[in-house]
Amino acid sequence: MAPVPTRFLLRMVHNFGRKYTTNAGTRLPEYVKIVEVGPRDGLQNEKQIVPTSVKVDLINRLSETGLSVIEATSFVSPKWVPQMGDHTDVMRDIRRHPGVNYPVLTPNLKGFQSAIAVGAKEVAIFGAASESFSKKNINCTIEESLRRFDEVMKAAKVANIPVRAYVSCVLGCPYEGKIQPEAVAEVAKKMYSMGCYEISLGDTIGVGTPGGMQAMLEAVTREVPVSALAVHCHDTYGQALANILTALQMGVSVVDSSVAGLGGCPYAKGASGNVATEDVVYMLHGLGIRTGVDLAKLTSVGSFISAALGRRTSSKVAQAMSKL
Ligand SMILES: CC(C)(COP(=O)([O-])OP(=O)([O-])OC[C@H]1O[C@@H](n2cnc3c(N)ncnc32)[C@H](O)[C@@H]1OP(=O)([O-])[O-])[C@@H](O)C(=O)NCCC(=O)NCCSC(=O)C[C@@](C)(O)CC(=O)[O-]
Repeated sequence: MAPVPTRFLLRMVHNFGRKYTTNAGTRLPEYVKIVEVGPRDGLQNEKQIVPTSVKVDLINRLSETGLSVIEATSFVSPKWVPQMGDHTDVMRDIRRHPGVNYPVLTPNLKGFQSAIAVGAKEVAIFGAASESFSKKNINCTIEESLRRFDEVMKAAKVANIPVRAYVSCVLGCPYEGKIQPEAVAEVAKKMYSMGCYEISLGDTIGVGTPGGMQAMLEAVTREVPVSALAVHCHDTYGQALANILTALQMGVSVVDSSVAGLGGCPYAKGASGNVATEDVVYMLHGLGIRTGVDLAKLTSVGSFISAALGRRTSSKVAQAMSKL
C-alpha cells in the first residue's frame, strides 16, 4: 500500500473529532484566544542562558502560526531573573507582525518605562493571591504590590497602553498550600477595578483539579465579568487540559499556554511547564472551537525550540504527530 502523505495525516489529526462534537446545547465558546507565553514563561526558568537570537527566532516563527498574542519577554530585574536580562534586545530585534500583540511583563514603573522605551504596546502586571508567593516572587506584600501596580496603571493610562494582569497561585501556593477562592476573587477584583482589561488566573504550580477550578471561578466571576478572565494552567499533575475544559464550560474564552509545554516560575519550585499550546489547540479544534492557529506550523516551532534547548517536547500532541 502506498504511504499516506504526512500532510494528509496531519489534516486528519487536525479534524479528528469535528464530526463527533457539536457546540449545540453547551456553553463552549466558538472562538478561543490563545495567549502564547512560551518566550517569556517558557524560557524564564531555563538554567542556561538561551541566546537572544534563539528567543527572537522563536518569536518570529510563532508569529507565522496564526497566534494573535505572543508574550515576548519581561522587564524584571536581571538580578532576579537573569534569563530575561536581554528584554530590550529581544523587543528591538523581533519582527512584529501586523495583527499580533507582543505584551511584556512589567512588575513596577521602572519596568514599564523600559518596556515602552523599546516600543512595547501592551504590558502585564503580575500579583498573587498568596502573601508568601508575592513576597518570594516580587519582594513585597499583596497590598504593596497593588500600590506599585497603581503607578504602572496611571502611567499606562497616560501612554494609552492596555494592561493585562496575572493573579498567581489561584489553585494552590508552593509556600501556603491551599488558597481560598475568595482570596483569589479579592485580588482579581482589585486588579480589574484598577483598569486591567484581562485577568489571567494562574495555577502557578499546576496542582488544581476541575473541582477546584470550578469553585475558584464561581468566586471570581461574582466579582469580575467572565469575558475579562483568562486561565493560565501549569501541567505539573497532568490536570491542565481538564481544568481548561472546565473553565471553557464556565464561559472563559482566553487560554494561556506555552509551545512545547515549556516553562515554570523561578520562584515556584517543583512546578513544571505550562500546558502545551499544541495540546490546547488540538483539544479546541477537536471541540470545533476556532483558534486561528495552524497546528502543523505550531508543532514545527515546538520542534525548533525543543531542539534548540536539547530536549524532547512536552507536548503529547507533538509527540504523537511526530510518529505519523
Ligand atoms: C519586582 C522586583 C524588581 C522587586 O525587586 P526589589 O529588589 O525589591 O526591587 P528594588 O526596587 O528594591 O530594586 C532593586 C534593584 O533592582 C532594580 N530594578 C527594580 N525594578 C526593576 C525592573 N523592572 N527592571 C530592572 N531592574 C529593576 C533596581 O534598579 C535596583 O537595582 P540596583 O540599584 O540594586 O542595581 C523583583 O522582585 C523582580 O524583578 N521580580 C520578578 C520575578 C519574576 O520575574 N518572576 C517570574 C514572573 S511571575 C510568573 O512567572 C507567574 C506567571 C505570571 O507566569 C503566572 C503564574 O504562572 O502564576
